[in-house]
Amino acid sequence: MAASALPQDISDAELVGLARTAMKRAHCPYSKFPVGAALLTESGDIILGCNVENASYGGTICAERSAVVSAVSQGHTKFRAISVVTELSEPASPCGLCRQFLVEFGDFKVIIGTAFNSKTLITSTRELLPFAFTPESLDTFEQEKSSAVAEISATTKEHDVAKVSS
Ligand SMILES: O=c1ccn([C@H]2C[C@H](O)[C@@H](CO)O2)c(=O)[nH]1
Repeated sequence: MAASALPQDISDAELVGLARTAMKRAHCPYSKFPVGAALLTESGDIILGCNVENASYGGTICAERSAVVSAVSQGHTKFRAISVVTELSEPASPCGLCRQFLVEFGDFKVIIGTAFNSKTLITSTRELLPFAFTPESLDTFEQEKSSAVAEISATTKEHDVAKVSS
């Protein structure tokens, strides 16, 4: 996907600004590593997400996934862009689980920024996860399964015809 301007009257910088707002809401008493995300939906809504940690540690949810979960819960499943920020001085890429979670909803723009400077890394969900396992993989499986079944039943019929006529 081309890293073009957002097809909406919101700039990359504005979306980064909203991710910074979300970052301030992070619940991260264990890592003390706040992360914020701002997800722009196809309809132009903006859904914020932050990391929410848990005393069990494993129950932690990242900012990107918390934004997606919130968006889907509100009825949004088509996205134009997501912005993610941390307090690091360089843009920090989403973790592997978040990449998988994002690519589930197709190829859309990812703007990775920082809390304290204007550095950004512009990429896309597909670019972040090459060779991704996606919903299309399962669709392909269903198609292959039904064509295999069709082939087997055609072969079985031919076989039955041959038996009867011999
Ligand atoms: O892509 C990522 C990677 C990490 N975190 C959070 C999870 C945890 O709360 C903290 C440290 O890993 O950062 C995110 O929110 N997004």
